Amino acid sequence: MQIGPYQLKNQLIVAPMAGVTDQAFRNLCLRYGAALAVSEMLSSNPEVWDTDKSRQRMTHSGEEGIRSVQIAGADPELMAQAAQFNVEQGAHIIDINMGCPAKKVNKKLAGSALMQNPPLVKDILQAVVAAVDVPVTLKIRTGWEPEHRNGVQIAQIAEDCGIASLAVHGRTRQCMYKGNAEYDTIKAIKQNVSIPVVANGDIDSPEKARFVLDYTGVDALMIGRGAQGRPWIFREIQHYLETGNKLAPIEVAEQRQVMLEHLTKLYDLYGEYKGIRFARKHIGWYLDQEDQRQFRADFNQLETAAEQYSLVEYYFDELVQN
Ligand SMILES: Cc1cc2nc3c(=O)[nH]c(=O)nc-3n(C[C@H](O)[C@H](O)[C@H](O)COP(=O)(O)O)c2cc1C
Repeated sequence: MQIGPYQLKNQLIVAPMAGVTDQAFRNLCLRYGAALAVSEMLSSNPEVWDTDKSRQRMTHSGEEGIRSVQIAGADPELMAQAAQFNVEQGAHIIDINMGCPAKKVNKKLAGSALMQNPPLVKDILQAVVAAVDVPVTLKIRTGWEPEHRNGVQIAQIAEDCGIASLAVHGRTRQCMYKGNAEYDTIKAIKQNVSIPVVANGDIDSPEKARFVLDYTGVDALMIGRGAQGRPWIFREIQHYLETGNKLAPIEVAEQRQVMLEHLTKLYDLYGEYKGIRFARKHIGWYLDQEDQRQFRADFNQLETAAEQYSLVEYYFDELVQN
Protein backbone atom coordinates (compact mmCIF):
# COMPACT_ATOMS: atom_id res chain seq x y z
CA MET A 1 0.00 0.00 0.00
CA GLN A 2 1.17 3.51 -0.83
CA ILE A 3 0.70 6.51 1.49
CA GLY A 4 1.92 9.57 -0.39
CA PRO A 5 5.60 8.89 -1.10
CA TYR A 6 5.75 5.94 1.33
CA GLN A 7 5.42 2.42 0.00
CA LEU A 8 4.53 0.15 2.92
CA LYS A 9 6.43 -3.14 2.94
CA ASN A 10 3.32 -5.16 3.78
CA GLN A 11 -0.35 -4.73 4.73
CA LEU A 12 -0.01 -4.60 8.52
CA ILE A 13 -0.36 -1.40 10.57
CA VAL A 14 -0.28 -0.93 14.35
CA ALA A 15 -3.41 0.92 15.56
CA PRO A 16 -2.92 4.04 17.67
CA MET A 17 -3.71 3.28 21.31
CA ALA A 18 -3.28 6.04 23.88
CA GLY A 19 -1.32 4.75 26.87
CA VAL A 20 -0.19 1.66 24.96
CA THR A 21 1.48 2.39 21.62
CA ASP A 22 4.31 4.49 22.93
CA GLN A 23 7.68 4.47 21.24
CA ALA A 24 8.81 1.33 23.10
CA PHE A 25 5.81 -0.70 21.96
CA ARG A 26 5.76 0.70 18.42
CA ASN A 27 9.41 -0.23 17.89
CA LEU A 28 8.74 -3.81 19.06
CA CYS A 29 5.81 -4.16 16.65
CA LEU A 30 7.88 -2.72 13.79
CA ARG A 31 10.67 -5.17 14.55
CA TYR A 32 8.15 -8.00 14.33
CA GLY A 33 7.17 -6.93 10.87
CA ALA A 34 4.47 -4.25 11.11
CA ALA A 35 4.89 -1.88 8.17
CA LEU A 36 3.70 1.21 10.04
CA ALA A 37 2.81 2.14 13.62
CA VAL A 38 0.61 5.16 14.34
CA SER A 39 1.52 7.16 17.45
CA GLU A 40 -0.76 7.77 20.40
CA MET A 41 -3.18 10.63 19.88
CA LEU A 42 -2.01 14.16 20.63
CA SER A 43 -4.40 16.95 21.45
CA SER A 44 -4.57 19.88 19.04
CA ASN A 45 -4.82 22.20 22.03
CA PRO A 46 -1.41 23.93 22.27
CA GLU A 47 -1.93 24.57 25.99
CA VAL A 48 -1.24 20.90 26.74
CA TRP A 49 1.81 20.46 24.49
CA ASP A 50 4.12 21.50 27.27
CA THR A 51 3.13 18.65 29.59
CA ASP A 52 5.32 15.59 30.26
CA LYS A 53 2.72 13.40 28.60
CA SER A 54 2.65 15.37 25.35
CA ARG A 55 6.41 15.78 25.28
CA GLN A 56 6.81 12.01 25.64
CA ARG A 57 4.31 11.43 22.84
CA MET A 58 6.01 13.97 20.56
CA THR A 59 9.52 12.58 20.98
CA HIS A 60 10.68 10.73 17.91
CA SER A 61 14.41 10.34 18.49
CA GLY A 62 15.25 6.66 18.40
CA GLU A 63 12.03 5.94 16.54
CA GLU A 64 12.26 3.33 13.81
CA GLY A 65 10.41 3.44 10.50
CA ILE A 66 7.89 5.92 9.13
CA ARG A 67 6.59 8.26 11.82
CA SER A 68 2.83 8.66 11.68
CA VAL A 69 1.61 11.05 14.36
CA GLN A 70 -2.05 11.22 15.29
CA ILE A 71 -3.78 14.48 16.23
CA ALA A 72 -7.25 14.98 17.69
CA GLY A 73 -9.45 18.04 17.94
CA ALA A 74 -12.41 19.83 16.40
CA ASP A 75 -11.16 23.29 15.49
CA PRO A 76 -9.84 23.40 11.91
CA GLU A 77 -7.33 26.16 12.63
CA LEU A 78 -5.95 24.47 15.76
CA MET A 79 -5.77 21.14 13.96
CA ALA A 80 -3.82 22.76 11.13
CA GLN A 81 -1.40 24.31 13.62
CA ALA A 82 -1.02 21.00 15.47
CA ALA A 83 -0.24 19.26 12.18
CA GLN A 84 2.42 21.84 11.29
CA PHE A 85 3.93 21.66 14.76
CA ASN A 86 4.19 17.86 14.62
CA VAL A 87 5.75 17.92 11.16
CA GLU A 88 8.36 20.33 12.59
CA GLN A 89 8.92 17.78 15.38
CA GLY A 90 9.64 15.03 12.84
CA ALA A 91 6.29 13.52 11.77
CA HIS A 92 6.37 11.93 8.30
CA ILE A 93 2.59 11.43 8.19
CA ILE A 94 -0.21 13.23 10.08
CA ASP A 95 -3.13 11.03 11.08
CA ILE A 96 -6.41 12.64 12.13
CA ASN A 97 -8.45 10.89 14.81
CA MET A 98 -12.17 10.70 14.11
CA GLY A 99 -12.43 7.24 15.61
CA CYS A 100 -12.10 7.74 19.33
CA PRO A 101 -15.25 7.42 21.44
CA ALA A 102 -13.65 8.53 24.72
CA LYS A 103 -15.86 10.96 26.66
CA LYS A 104 -12.99 13.33 27.31
CA VAL A 105 -12.50 13.70 23.57
CA ASN A 106 -16.16 13.71 22.60
CA LYS A 107 -17.20 16.38 25.07
CA LYS A 108 -15.21 18.73 22.89
CA LEU A 109 -16.83 17.15 19.86
CA ALA A 110 -13.65 15.58 18.62
CA GLY A 111 -12.87 11.98 17.81
CA SER A 112 -15.78 9.99 16.38
CA ALA A 113 -18.39 12.60 17.44
CA LEU A 114 -17.22 14.66 14.48
CA MET A 115 -18.82 12.16 12.12
CA GLN A 116 -22.16 13.73 13.07
CA ASN A 117 -21.09 16.92 11.39
CA PRO A 118 -19.86 16.27 7.81
CA PRO A 119 -19.36 20.00 6.96
CA LEU A 120 -17.05 20.37 9.95
CA VAL A 121 -15.22 17.17 8.93
CA LYS A 122 -14.63 18.76 5.54
CA ASP A 123 -13.34 22.01 7.08
CA ILE A 124 -10.91 20.14 9.34
CA LEU A 125 -9.60 17.89 6.58
CA GLN A 126 -9.14 20.77 4.14
CA ALA A 127 -7.36 22.89 6.74
CA VAL A 128 -4.96 20.14 7.76
CA VAL A 129 -4.19 18.97 4.21
CA ALA A 130 -3.48 22.58 3.17
CA ALA A 131 -1.26 23.20 6.21
CA VAL A 132 1.39 20.52 5.66
CA ASP A 133 3.42 19.01 2.84
CA VAL A 134 3.34 15.48 4.26
CA PRO A 135 0.54 12.95 3.62
CA VAL A 136 -2.51 13.30 5.87
CA THR A 137 -4.41 10.13 6.78
CA LEU A 138 -7.74 9.76 8.60
CA LYS A 139 -9.12 7.25 11.09
CA ILE A 140 -12.89 6.94 11.46
CA ARG A 141 -15.58 4.60 12.75
CA THR A 142 -18.39 3.29 10.53
CA GLY A 143 -20.67 6.08 11.75
CA TRP A 144 -22.07 7.86 14.75
CA GLU A 145 -24.62 5.18 15.71
CA PRO A 146 -25.91 1.97 14.09
CA GLU A 147 -28.83 3.87 12.46
CA HIS A 148 -26.43 6.43 11.03
CA ARG A 149 -23.59 4.59 9.44
CA ASN A 150 -22.34 7.48 7.33
CA GLY A 151 -18.85 6.03 6.86
CA VAL A 152 -19.21 6.04 3.06
CA GLN A 153 -20.18 9.74 3.03
CA ILE A 154 -17.26 10.69 5.29
CA ALA A 155 -14.89 8.55 3.20
CA GLN A 156 -15.95 10.41 0.04
CA ILE A 157 -15.38 13.74 1.77
CA ALA A 158 -11.94 12.48 2.81
CA GLU A 159 -11.08 11.51 -0.72
CA ASP A 160 -12.24 14.90 -2.08
CA CYS A 161 -10.13 16.70 0.52
CA GLY A 162 -6.93 14.90 -0.47
CA ILE A 163 -6.67 12.42 2.40
CA ALA A 164 -3.95 9.89 1.52
CA SER A 165 -5.47 6.82 3.20
CA LEU A 166 -8.41 5.99 5.42
CA ALA A 167 -8.54 3.55 8.36
CA VAL A 168 -12.01 2.38 9.43
CA HIS A 169 -12.84 0.75 12.77
CA GLY A 170 -15.83 -1.52 12.16
CA ARG A 171 -18.00 -0.13 14.96
CA THR A 172 -20.07 3.02 15.41
CA ARG A 173 -19.38 5.55 18.13
CA GLN A 174 -22.41 4.34 20.08
CA CYS A 175 -21.10 0.75 20.03
CA MET A 176 -17.95 1.82 21.93
CA TYR A 177 -16.17 -1.57 22.06
CA LYS A 178 -19.31 -3.70 22.43
CA GLY A 179 -20.32 -6.51 20.12
CA ASN A 180 -18.26 -7.58 17.17
CA ALA A 181 -16.77 -5.29 14.57
CA GLU A 182 -18.72 -5.47 11.30
CA TYR A 183 -16.96 -5.45 7.99
CA ASP A 184 -19.84 -4.74 5.58
CA THR A 185 -19.56 -0.97 5.98
CA ILE A 186 -15.79 -1.20 5.53
CA LYS A 187 -16.37 -3.21 2.35
CA ALA A 188 -18.84 -0.57 1.11
CA ILE A 189 -16.36 2.20 1.85
CA LYS A 190 -13.64 0.37 -0.06
CA GLN A 191 -15.99 0.05 -3.04
CA ASN A 192 -16.88 3.75 -3.01
CA VAL A 193 -13.52 5.48 -2.84
CA SER A 194 -10.29 5.10 -4.73
CA ILE A 195 -7.88 6.07 -1.91
CA PRO A 196 -6.35 3.17 0.09
CA VAL A 197 -8.65 1.82 2.83
CA VAL A 198 -7.46 0.07 5.98
CA ALA A 199 -9.75 -2.27 7.95
CA ASN A 200 -9.64 -2.19 11.75
CA GLY A 201 -11.47 -3.95 14.58
CA ASP A 202 -11.13 -7.35 16.25
CA ILE A 203 -8.35 -8.64 14.02
CA ASP A 204 -6.57 -10.88 16.49
CA SER A 205 -5.32 -13.92 14.59
CA PRO A 206 -3.77 -14.85 11.23
CA GLU A 207 -7.04 -16.49 10.11
CA LYS A 208 -9.08 -13.40 10.99
CA ALA A 209 -6.60 -11.24 9.10
CA ARG A 210 -6.99 -13.37 5.98
CA PHE A 211 -10.76 -13.32 6.33
CA VAL A 212 -11.01 -9.52 6.69
CA LEU A 213 -8.69 -8.88 3.75
CA ASP A 214 -10.65 -11.22 1.50
CA TYR A 215 -14.10 -10.12 2.67
CA THR A 216 -13.58 -6.38 2.44
CA GLY A 217 -11.00 -6.15 -0.35
CA VAL A 218 -9.16 -3.45 1.65
CA ASP A 219 -5.56 -2.46 1.06
CA ALA A 220 -4.27 -3.08 4.57
CA LEU A 221 -5.19 -4.13 8.11
CA MET A 222 -4.81 -2.21 11.37
CA ILE A 223 -4.32 -4.18 14.58
CA GLY A 224 -4.70 -2.81 18.10
CA ARG A 225 -5.65 -4.95 21.07
CA GLY A 226 -4.56 -8.14 19.33
CA ALA A 227 -0.97 -6.90 19.63
CA GLN A 228 -1.13 -6.09 23.35
CA GLY A 229 1.26 -8.50 25.07
CA ARG A 230 1.86 -10.05 21.68
CA PRO A 231 3.87 -7.76 19.40
CA TRP A 232 4.98 -10.88 17.48
CA ILE A 233 1.44 -11.18 16.11
CA PHE A 234 2.63 -9.18 13.07
CA ARG A 235 5.18 -11.89 12.23
CA GLU A 236 2.54 -14.59 12.70
CA ILE A 237 0.00 -12.82 10.47
CA GLN A 238 2.49 -11.91 7.76
CA HIS A 239 3.76 -15.49 7.59
CA TYR A 240 0.22 -16.80 7.28
CA LEU A 241 -0.74 -14.27 4.62
CA GLU A 242 2.35 -15.17 2.60
CA THR A 243 2.34 -18.96 2.98
CA GLY A 244 -1.09 -20.04 4.20
CA ASN A 245 0.68 -21.84 7.08
CA LYS A 246 0.72 -20.99 10.76
CA LEU A 247 3.97 -20.42 12.60
CA ALA A 248 4.73 -22.40 15.76
CA PRO A 249 4.02 -20.39 18.95
CA ILE A 250 6.85 -18.08 19.98
CA GLU A 251 9.68 -19.82 21.88
CA VAL A 252 9.90 -19.16 25.62
CA ALA A 253 13.45 -17.79 25.30
CA GLU A 254 12.35 -15.24 22.72
CA GLN A 255 9.33 -14.18 24.75
CA ARG A 256 11.60 -13.70 27.77
CA GLN A 257 13.95 -11.52 25.76
CA VAL A 258 11.12 -9.38 24.35
CA MET A 259 9.54 -8.82 27.74
CA LEU A 260 12.83 -7.90 29.41
CA GLU A 261 13.67 -5.50 26.60
CA HIS A 262 10.21 -3.99 26.79
CA LEU A 263 10.64 -3.41 30.55
CA THR A 264 14.00 -1.71 30.04
CA LYS A 265 12.56 0.56 27.36
CA LEU A 266 9.60 1.53 29.57
CA TYR A 267 11.91 2.52 32.44
CA ASP A 268 14.07 4.52 30.00
CA LEU A 269 11.09 6.27 28.44
CA TYR A 270 9.08 7.14 31.55
CA GLY A 271 11.56 6.95 34.42
CA GLU A 272 11.18 4.43 37.22
CA TYR A 273 7.97 5.60 38.91
CA LYS A 274 5.80 5.79 35.81
CA GLY A 275 7.73 3.04 34.04
CA ILE A 276 6.85 0.40 36.64
CA ARG A 277 3.17 1.36 36.38
CA PHE A 278 3.17 1.01 32.60
CA ALA A 279 5.08 -2.25 33.02
CA ARG A 280 2.28 -3.73 35.17
CA LYS A 281 -0.17 -3.18 32.33
CA HIS A 282 2.03 -4.68 29.62
CA ILE A 283 3.26 -7.63 31.69
CA GLY A 284 -0.37 -8.35 32.58
CA TRP A 285 -1.08 -8.68 28.85
CA TYR A 286 1.98 -10.82 28.12
CA LEU A 287 1.14 -13.24 30.93
CA ASP A 288 -2.65 -13.17 30.93
CA GLN A 289 -3.46 -16.84 31.47
CA GLU A 290 -5.39 -18.14 34.46
CA ASP A 291 -2.35 -20.06 35.75
CA GLN A 292 -0.29 -16.84 35.60
CA ARG A 293 -2.61 -15.05 38.01
CA GLN A 294 -0.30 -15.48 41.00
CA PHE A 295 2.62 -14.14 39.01
CA ARG A 296 0.61 -11.05 38.06
CA ALA A 297 -0.46 -10.46 41.65
CA ASP A 298 3.17 -10.73 42.83
CA PHE A 299 4.44 -8.51 40.03
CA ASN A 300 1.90 -5.80 40.76
CA GLN A 301 3.10 -5.54 44.37
CA LEU A 302 6.63 -4.58 43.32
CA GLU A 303 7.71 -0.97 43.64
CA THR A 304 11.14 -0.92 41.96
CA ALA A 305 12.30 -1.53 38.40
CA ALA A 306 15.05 -3.90 39.57
CA GLU A 307 12.53 -6.11 41.40
CA GLN A 308 10.17 -6.19 38.42
CA TYR A 309 12.98 -7.11 36.06
CA SER A 310 14.26 -9.86 38.38
CA LEU A 311 10.82 -11.36 38.86
CA VAL A 312 10.33 -11.71 35.10
CA GLU A 313 13.77 -13.32 34.80
CA TYR A 314 12.94 -15.66 37.67
CA TYR A 315 9.59 -16.58 36.13
CA PHE A 316 11.24 -17.68 32.91
CA ASP A 317 14.12 -19.47 34.65
CA GLU A 318 11.56 -21.50 36.59
CA LEU A 319 9.61 -22.19 33.41
CA VAL A 320 12.68 -23.56 31.64
CA GLN A 321 13.66 -25.75 34.61
CA ASN A 322 10.22 -27.30 35.07
C1 LIG B 1 -6.43 1.46 25.14
C2 LIG B 1 -6.87 1.98 23.79
C3 LIG B 1 -6.49 3.25 23.41
C4 LIG B 1 -6.90 3.75 22.16
N1 LIG B 1 -6.45 5.00 21.77
C5 LIG B 1 -6.74 5.44 20.51
C6 LIG B 1 -6.19 6.66 20.03
O1 LIG B 1 -5.42 7.34 20.70
N2 LIG B 1 -6.54 7.04 18.77
C7 LIG B 1 -7.38 6.31 17.98
O2 LIG B 1 -7.66 6.69 16.84
N3 LIG B 1 -7.90 5.14 18.41
C8 LIG B 1 -7.58 4.68 19.64
N4 LIG B 1 -8.06 3.46 20.05
C9 LIG B 1 -8.84 2.63 19.11
C10 LIG B 1 -7.92 1.68 18.35
O3 LIG B 1 -7.02 2.37 17.52
C11 LIG B 1 -8.73 0.69 17.49
O4 LIG B 1 -9.49 1.43 16.57
C12 LIG B 1 -9.68 -0.18 18.31
O5 LIG B 1 -9.02 -0.69 19.46
C13 LIG B 1 -10.20 -1.36 17.47
O6 LIG B 1 -9.15 -2.16 16.98
P1 LIG B 1 -8.71 -3.54 17.69
O7 LIG B 1 -9.94 -4.39 17.79
O8 LIG B 1 -7.65 -4.12 16.78
O9 LIG B 1 -8.18 -3.18 19.05
C14 LIG B 1 -7.69 2.96 21.29
C15 LIG B 1 -8.08 1.69 21.71
C16 LIG B 1 -7.67 1.18 22.94
C17 LIG B 1 -8.09 -0.22 23.33
